[in-house]
Amino acid sequence: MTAGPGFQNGAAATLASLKQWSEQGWIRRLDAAFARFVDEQQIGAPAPLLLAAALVAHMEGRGHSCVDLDLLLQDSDAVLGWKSEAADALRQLMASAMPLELGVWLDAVGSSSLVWVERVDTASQGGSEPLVLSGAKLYLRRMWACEQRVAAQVLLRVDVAAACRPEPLEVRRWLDMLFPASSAESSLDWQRLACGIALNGRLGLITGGPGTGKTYTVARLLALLFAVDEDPLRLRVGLAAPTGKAAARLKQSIDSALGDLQTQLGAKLELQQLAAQIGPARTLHSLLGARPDTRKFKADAAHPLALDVLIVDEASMIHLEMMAALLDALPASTRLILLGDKDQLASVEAGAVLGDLCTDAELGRYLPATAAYAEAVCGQAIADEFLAVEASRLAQQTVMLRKSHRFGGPIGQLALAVNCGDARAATELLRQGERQILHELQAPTLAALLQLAVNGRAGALGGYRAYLELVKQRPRETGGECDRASFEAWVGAVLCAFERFRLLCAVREGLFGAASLNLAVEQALVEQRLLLKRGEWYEGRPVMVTRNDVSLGVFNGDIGIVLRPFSQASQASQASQAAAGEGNGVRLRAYFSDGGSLRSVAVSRLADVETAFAMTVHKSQGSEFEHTVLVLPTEPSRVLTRELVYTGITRARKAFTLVSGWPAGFSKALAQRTRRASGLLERLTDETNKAT
Ligand SMILES: Nc1ncnc2c1ncn2[C@@H]1O[C@H](COP(=O)(O)OP(=O)(O)OP(=O)(O)O)[C@@H](O)[C@H]1O
Repeated sequence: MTAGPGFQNGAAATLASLKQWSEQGWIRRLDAAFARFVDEQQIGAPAPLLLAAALVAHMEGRGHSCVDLDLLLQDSDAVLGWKSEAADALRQLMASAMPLELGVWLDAVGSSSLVWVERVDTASQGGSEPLVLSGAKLYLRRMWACEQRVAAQVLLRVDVAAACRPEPLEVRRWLDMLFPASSAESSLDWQRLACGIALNGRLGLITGGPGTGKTYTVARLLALLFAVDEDPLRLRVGLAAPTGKAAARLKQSIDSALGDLQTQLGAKLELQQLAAQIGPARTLHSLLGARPDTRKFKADAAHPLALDVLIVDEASMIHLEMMAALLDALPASTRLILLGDKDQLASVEAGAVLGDLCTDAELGRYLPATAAYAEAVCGQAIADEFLAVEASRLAQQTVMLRKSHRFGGPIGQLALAVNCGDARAATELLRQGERQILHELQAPTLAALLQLAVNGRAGALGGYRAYLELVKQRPRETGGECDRASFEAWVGAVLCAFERFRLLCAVREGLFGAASLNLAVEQALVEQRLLLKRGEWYEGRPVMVTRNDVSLGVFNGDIGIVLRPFSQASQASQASQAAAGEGNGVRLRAYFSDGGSLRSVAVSRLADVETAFAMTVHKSQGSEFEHTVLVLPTEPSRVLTRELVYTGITRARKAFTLVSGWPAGFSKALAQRTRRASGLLERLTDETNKAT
């Protein structure tokens, strides 16, 4: 339908409302500006189109790939989760200026020259329309194109018929050697199955909670790939992860697991020589070749990565656009293995790709052909409850690991209860569990929280005092190379000590938000004389990079500590430095751990950083701390979800403390799920893609 007069009158009211909403902070200025852009581009743009345009931009900013207009009409509160004042304003606008029937709304949007309507009967992708309507889902074209590319690439890679599969008996022989404990058992070893399945296509998805052995399994998969390859010395293997820290952890775990395997296998496979070919683990940005000031990478379909196998850890953090870029840059023949915990929070940016790809992974849904193949290579049958007569091809390439080898204890039990949404069991564990491991700071005051931040708590390692005491123990410098070595060892020890303890916040704003807690902790540490703060930059300041800077070699999420560099005399020079007015960071550098080595950047060159005593749970993904303190806000928030709490808890290695600023916050969070709007799953499970 064309824009009716009613809609045109509503257009002015809609633009006025959007302006007001952006001033109130309910939507971003960018969202209102996008609606204005649509209005400028199309004379007489109808109100439903303008509102839909603003909302699709708004939802993209909140991590959604699209907005489902059908769901929005049915229950705008559930889709947007706005606070009541904003939700009422939206309802009022919709009642006065919008059609309340889906068909009429879709017509108003779909008939616009700025909207490309996707149809199943044509492969055409339209032209330069900024918006795409697919069924009732409205996308920004960039998001839609990424989703299309990811779906197409995934379907190409799960095409088992096209995969080059090694001889099953040979695979079985090696799996028996790599998993000797389970080789004689009849019940299924999921780790063993994951290795077998990964060989069955060019995409393998291995998901599982913390400590379920994703890295342990993938190290065995690597050994298996080397073992069955005709020319293993030429096998090009890459390791990557979304953040530098996760990449370093992956490399360390794989090296250590391959070392253990070499002992286990002896002369049967020269693993050490083969492992040396693997090279360092890289961030995805570095692997793809990020270029300053552009979303494009050096590696792409025209300049593909020269790899036969790529293993990517912490895949839950990969957003839609990055996944599209990664898949574009991988030759069709490359075997891609994605590892991650599907139940963790998705990336900050739009998309929940791993969550979508691993939907229902707990059900298995293996088809008879997959079960037969698995039995041939693993020698173990998949139980009936995990079989299906009809399922997606993707499910055939997905394995969920189920047994935690690290978290058998209280932290694992707490994570499990949280993942099931069982607030009663989780609260009981926190209140009656092993005190040294699990603890809840009840009715917390800011003072009690700061005391915890500075000194930790009885029985559990932690508090920032420990690393700051170490900062004070800087080795004396006399000028030789030995001194440099001890300086670097000290910097490494300071970085390690800082990584042992962390405050993780659910939100940025408010009393218990990361921004104000950072200031409060900093102040408390100054009062305790653990910090000497003169201006923005001071020795011991922990910083987190908030934006990739390729030229400096620092990436979003990297954590460093500000210190005086080597060969700047210690105590005495600090005083003279201050006297010379150099206290505000003129000669300080931020030190970052880069796998086994150190990297430093002059603080004057670091523009996009923030203090990191308290960080958001989102930013903590891919990291673990011996003692993690999860701080929930003092009032309800839509970001307080089960996935956020689960992610926070699973960052803890030895001890976990919950600080819930609002008494019902914990149980309310467990009742609230993160649901990201996306069409990826439908594209992957569409009738035409079903395997039988
Ligand atoms: N089948 C197994 N037998 C013995 N030990 C195992 C087994 N699987 C895993 N482990 C051990 O359990 C610990 C956790 O394994 P791993 O680090 O591979 O888990 P993960 O899923 O990668 O953990 P996360 O990603 O949460 O760090 C390691 O010490 C590993 O050696």
